[in-house]
Amino acid sequence: MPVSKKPIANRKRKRHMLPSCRSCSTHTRCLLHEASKQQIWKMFTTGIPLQEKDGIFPRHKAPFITFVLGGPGSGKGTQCAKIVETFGFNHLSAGDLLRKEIASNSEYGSMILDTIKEGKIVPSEVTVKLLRREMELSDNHKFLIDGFPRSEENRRAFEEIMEAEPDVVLFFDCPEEEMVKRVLNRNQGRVDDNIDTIKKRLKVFEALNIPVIDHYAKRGKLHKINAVGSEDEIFEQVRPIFAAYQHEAK
Ligand SMILES: Nc1ncnc2c1ncn2[C@@H]1O[C@H](COP(=O)(O)OP(=O)(O)O)[C@@H](O)[C@H]1O
Ligand SMILES: O=c1ccn([C@@H]2O[C@H](COP(=O)(O)OP(=O)(O)O)[C@@H](O)[C@H]2O)c(=O)[nH]1
Ligand SMILES: [Mg+2]
Repeated sequence: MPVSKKPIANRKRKRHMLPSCRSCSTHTRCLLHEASKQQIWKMFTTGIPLQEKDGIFPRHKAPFITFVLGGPGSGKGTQCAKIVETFGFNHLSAGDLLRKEIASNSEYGSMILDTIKEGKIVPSEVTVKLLRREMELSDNHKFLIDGFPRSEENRRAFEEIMEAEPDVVLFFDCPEEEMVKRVLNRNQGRVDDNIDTIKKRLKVFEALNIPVIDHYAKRGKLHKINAVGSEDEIFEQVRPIFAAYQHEAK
């Protein structure tokens, strides 16, 4: 059954129930409040539900985290939409969260824009903060984290700050020629969908993202998918991975 992000009204209600943030100047009732964070992640890692007295809405399930990796244009976003539809995950695209920061004129906006145009990687603390906020707001404990981590530094930052590791890592393996073709035809008006940026992004992918993929291969968490073929053909390789985990991820 499809699970989309929950209604805005529901988000606001939940945000309102959280304690005010003492360390953040941007939100009066910020989810990144240290005590809340520790409580949430203690519960996530121990599986022990929080009590009303803990100051945040009680949750009952440990997170099930999937990292979705692959070069630019390999089809990560496209396949994530299918996974959401079939298996009911909350899809968190790191790139989309960063683009939202640019659009909302946040303090990091211009730095993020410059970094994306150059095909480089935004500092880990910024991206992890955005992901953490979405995860804390989510009523759904099954997360598809799309396009992150993009470097070993990203990976370590996530694991340290969140005190969590992915359960599953997908790698969409696609030849460069095909990725370039797809990105140049993507037609979403993205500042990075041009030949100069894509060339830089492919170099960054090779140098920084492949080591992350190797790390998870060594840890037995990696599922390598041949990303050439029709969207449906590719999804038929993805489906059994989640079907096998369905009981665990429920
Ligand atoms: N299997 C496929 N075959 C051909 N084109 C595809 C396929 N999967 C996705 N695309 C197209 O390629 C482009 C990049 O896909 P996207 O899902 O945005 O990739 P990524 O998130 O990895 O950059 C999009 O225009 C998408 O419609
Ligand atoms: O964790 C992330 C995810 C994305 N980006 C930046 O955002 C761009 C676009 O990422 P996205 O995942 O949207 O691109 P895709 O691979 O889907 O084309 C990347 O090239 C990076 O500059 C980043 O710095 N860190
Ligand atoms: Mg994408």
